[in-house]
Amino acid sequence: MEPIIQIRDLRKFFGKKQALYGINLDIMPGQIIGYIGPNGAGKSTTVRILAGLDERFEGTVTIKGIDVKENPLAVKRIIGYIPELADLYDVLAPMEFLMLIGRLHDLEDQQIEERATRMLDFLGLKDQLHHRMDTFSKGMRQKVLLVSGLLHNPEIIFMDEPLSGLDANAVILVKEIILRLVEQGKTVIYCSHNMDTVEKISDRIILIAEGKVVADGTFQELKRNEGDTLEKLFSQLTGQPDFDQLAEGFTQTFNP
Ligand SMILES: Nc1ncnc2c1ncn2[C@@H]1O[C@H](COP(=O)(O)OP(=O)(O)OP(=O)(O)O)[C@@H](O)[C@H]1O
Repeated sequence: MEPIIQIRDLRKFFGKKQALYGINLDIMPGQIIGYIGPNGAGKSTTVRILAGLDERFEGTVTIKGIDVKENPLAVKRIIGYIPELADLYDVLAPMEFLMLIGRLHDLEDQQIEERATRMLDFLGLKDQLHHRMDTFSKGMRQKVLLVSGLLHNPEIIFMDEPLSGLDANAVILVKEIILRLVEQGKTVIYCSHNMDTVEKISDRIILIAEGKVVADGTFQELKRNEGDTLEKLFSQLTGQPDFDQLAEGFTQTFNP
């Protein structure tokens, strides 16, 4: 089987600051990949590049054989991108916003309306379809973002913290949705800080730190001892700070 995503020697600079130091990855179709790493490791930077949103990088990235740098538009047609936070055009209602997104993907209005209504209904937003989103909570916005990334039924889905802001029930539902999308043959790469979720639902876990891949495999392959959790492994692999000492130092700020 051919990889659906190939990343070769991916380097990214923001001015003089280097964010990615030569990432090499082959992603096979139909997998769910948990892409994890400390704050500032380079997860969002990688995902934005994969989604065709940032062409200023070194190296080669191909999605289904399409070079992301040469043909970002073709890539955008087959991928869905769910960003962590986005400007949702607050003055619009979900249906208006999704109509805009759907048309960008050349979907027919009727299809957009049917899909959006159905998906938002299942996410519990049926009564808010036509309400302006500036009144929405964080979780409600996240649900609309999720629908906007999936509306055109993409084969490959990139999600940056898809569970952020969701309540406990919505987390269960969205995790279940992600698993089913993968069962349908889609490929999902998602960034998360929720180690529990990543451990449970990923076929493969890629851990990056300071712009480099430091671990890559199934959870079974990565764990060193029976009883290890991904949270523990994460701490071990990204430097084991003394949390006690850090917390003590932090709180001593108020009584020197
Ligand atoms: N637009 C930008 N301009 C300058 N530096 C940037 C920019 N975007 C990201 N960076 C830097 O690139 C590095 C990687 O950032 P990135 O957002 O990819 O990290 P991340 O792994 O997604 O972090 P987090 O878990 O906090 O979301 C960081 O050092 C960050 O400061």
